[in-house]
Amino acid sequence: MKEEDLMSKKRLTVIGGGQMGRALVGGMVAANVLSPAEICVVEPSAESRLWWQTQHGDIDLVVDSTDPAADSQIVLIAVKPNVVPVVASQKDGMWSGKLVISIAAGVNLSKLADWFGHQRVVRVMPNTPCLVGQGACAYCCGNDVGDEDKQWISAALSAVGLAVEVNDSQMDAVTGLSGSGPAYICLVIEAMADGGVLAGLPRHLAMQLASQTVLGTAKMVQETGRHPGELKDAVASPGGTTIAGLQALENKGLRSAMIAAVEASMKRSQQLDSLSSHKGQGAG
Ligand SMILES: NC(=O)C1=CN([C@@H]2O[C@H](COP(=O)(O)OP(=O)(O)OC[C@H]3O[C@@H](n4cnc5c(N)ncnc54)[C@H](OP(=O)(O)O)[C@@H]3O)[C@@H](O)[C@H]2O)C=CC1
Ligand SMILES: O=C(O)[C@@H]1CCC=N1
Repeated sequence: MKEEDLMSKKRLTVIGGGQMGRALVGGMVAANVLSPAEICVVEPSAESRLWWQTQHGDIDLVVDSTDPAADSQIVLIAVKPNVVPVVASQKDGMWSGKLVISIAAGVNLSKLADWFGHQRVVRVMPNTPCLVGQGACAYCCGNDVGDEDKQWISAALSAVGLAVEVNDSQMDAVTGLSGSGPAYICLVIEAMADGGVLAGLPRHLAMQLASQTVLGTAKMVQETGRHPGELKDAVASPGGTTIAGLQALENKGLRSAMIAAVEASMKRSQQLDSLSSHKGQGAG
């Protein structure tokens, strides 16, 4: 089946219209994965509903997932991990025959199958750059996810960035790296800009230069396929400015700080997993 035919068959309900729900829906609408008329968002927060009305007035918006308007073949669960079992237990028989996709950190496939009552479940770890079509998403599928479901997932996620299929056992590590990663990189951009301001640049110019440097470097790593160490060496002239900056970063432990960040986030994801072992309990 052609990709556009695959997409046109679907209607998607997004349960939880917070940060990640917004990034995924925004990215999917911009990429024409689905038209606004094919999306329903369930959002109990009045403040958040106001945001949706202002930003996406043509998307169906309801307060409760048991509302008939929220009845779609594909459901994306985008609530906090501890709310997933609460949503799952809202109405008997509600999930039968539906493809259930969860983006909750630390909620594995076996819990999803247990809570939603079947194995047609997908666990996705997206990240916020999906909003601008530059996400990094990893996903794994339950036993009853068919080929057509897989094609839909892969096409929908690919439309908002990189989409890779992984094992469920790799998802906590993915969460530590790419799920949480945009926050680390925002910190880097902000800190580089602070350095520019300290050195005398106006704030807006420092921010422009810092963010473009991160964007351009990432693109260069991807497009040349060259090792980042080699690309780093190409910037550092003997006795020059860059090696002085690199020495400062090594002295302050940037590498080990970044490795520790990914590890700490992964461990937190594992913790959320064990906290949510019992239906109705869990972490926020
Ligand atoms: N933010 C990120 O970068 C990423 C987040 N995730 C995962 O995405 C999920 C959502 O995270 P995030 O978007 O940051 O969280 P948010 O708190 O921003 O969004 C969750 C939304 O769900 C709403 N909500 C609460 N209860 C229900 C319910 N019963 N039915 C429908 N909606 C409900 C909340 O409303 P209210 O505020 O009123 O409670 C809130 O608006 C989490 O499980 C997280 O692990 C995964 C990858 C990246
Ligand atoms: O911080 C969190 O728990 C979520 C999951 C990955 C990114 N944000």
